[in-house]
Amino acid sequence: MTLDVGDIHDPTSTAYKKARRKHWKSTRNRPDNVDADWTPFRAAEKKYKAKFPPPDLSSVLDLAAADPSRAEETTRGGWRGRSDAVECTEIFLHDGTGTGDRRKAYVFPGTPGLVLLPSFVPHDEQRRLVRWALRDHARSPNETNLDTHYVLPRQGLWNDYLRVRKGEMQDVEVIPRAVLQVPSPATAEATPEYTQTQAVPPGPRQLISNEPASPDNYAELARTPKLPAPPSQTLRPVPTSSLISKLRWANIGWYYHWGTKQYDFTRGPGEIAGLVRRACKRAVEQIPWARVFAGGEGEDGWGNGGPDWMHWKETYEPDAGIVNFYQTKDTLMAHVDRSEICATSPLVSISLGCAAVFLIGGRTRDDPPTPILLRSGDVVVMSGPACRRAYHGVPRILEGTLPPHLEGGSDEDWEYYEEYLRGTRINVNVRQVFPKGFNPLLDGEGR
Ligand SMILES: O=C(O)CCC(=O)C(=O)O
Ligand SMILES: [Fe+2]
Repeated sequence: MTLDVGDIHDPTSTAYKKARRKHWKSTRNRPDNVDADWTPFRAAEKKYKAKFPPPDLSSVLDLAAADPSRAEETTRGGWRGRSDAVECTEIFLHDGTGTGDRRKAYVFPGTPGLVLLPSFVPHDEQRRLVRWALRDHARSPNETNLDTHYVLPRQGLWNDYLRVRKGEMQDVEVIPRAVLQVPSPATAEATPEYTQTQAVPPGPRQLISNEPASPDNYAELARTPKLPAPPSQTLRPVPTSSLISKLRWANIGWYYHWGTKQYDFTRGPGEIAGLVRRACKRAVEQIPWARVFAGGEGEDGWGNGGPDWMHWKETYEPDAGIVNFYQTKDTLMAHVDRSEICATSPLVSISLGCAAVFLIGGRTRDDPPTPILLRSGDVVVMSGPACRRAYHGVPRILEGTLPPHLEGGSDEDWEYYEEYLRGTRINVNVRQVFPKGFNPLLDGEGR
């Protein structure tokens, strides 16, 4: 894996000139009014996605820019936002360490229920989470984007990749399912037919619209047939060492069915790793929820029992999610995560590796989004009815922004993790599908 980071901000650099050439080529025949019907969300995505000229981040909230202990991080790649770019309010987290250390978090008057916890995950825990994501989690029995199309090694693609890099194993080719005629794990369990859709080669997540889930339509959702996606017929065998860069996501907990954008509850709850569960619970326990909802986010949208944030300390229990692996060219389009039966419980999102521009708007793409620069160790919590139903996305991974604390050190094999991370952002995105006390087996009946 080689990476042409260069300095995209320096007009004399090769990286700058290459981006300019590509830009000229791709915009030569573009009509003048191409942006006429873009929604504000789309316009923001386009702005931050642009490779040339590199986007100006002066309207992007970058809280690391005000933190002297993160000074080195904010010089990486020449990408820096501003700590005063967006209106937000500082709040103090409950003391989690018993040392009297009161860490700061931020809430946003425009998006009630959104909480940003800069640098919440300590440096050593960031390393452990990266290792967990690649080595322990992105492998069977957990589903990844590659499983539909390839017969992956049982010991996990990353573990084979490490052995190849260390010269302990040949760089063998991973064979597409279609070549071997091997059904995907999901197919073997389900019906012999495939979904009546076109096979989609491994690539970005498909963002199709779906009906918001709720306790009222749970039974119907649970009954919807969820046929496995068909493997692509056109893929060729790929060496282990190149397939690793095609890893895009790995499922956590309840199995998510991308074809219907619904959870498939018939496949069991799946496990939540201890370190992920602990990190998420720590965030939810330390957030002073009365401060977050102090503006009084009305009674609307909370469901039958009204607002329940005052009980989250006891009732929050993560049970599903996804690990996203973004290469620097990847983006995640505007979307709403509305497949969870519980539409208000906190969604905890942990950023690792390279930094990104995260956009969060409102109920529709017509609401102009707030741009936030997320760096390794930052945690975003999306909670309550307004924020959990807000459009959000990731239009840009910022090249060359691996922070110094993820470089070097003597921990085993870290050089390979570091090399991969130079061009990657990992996002651990964890949700609670069921409200506490909702029994999927009993409560689905008779509704
Ligand atoms: O990568 C991120 O920060 C957000 C990911 C996300 O929105 C999702 O997985 O649904
Ligand atoms: Fe999302």
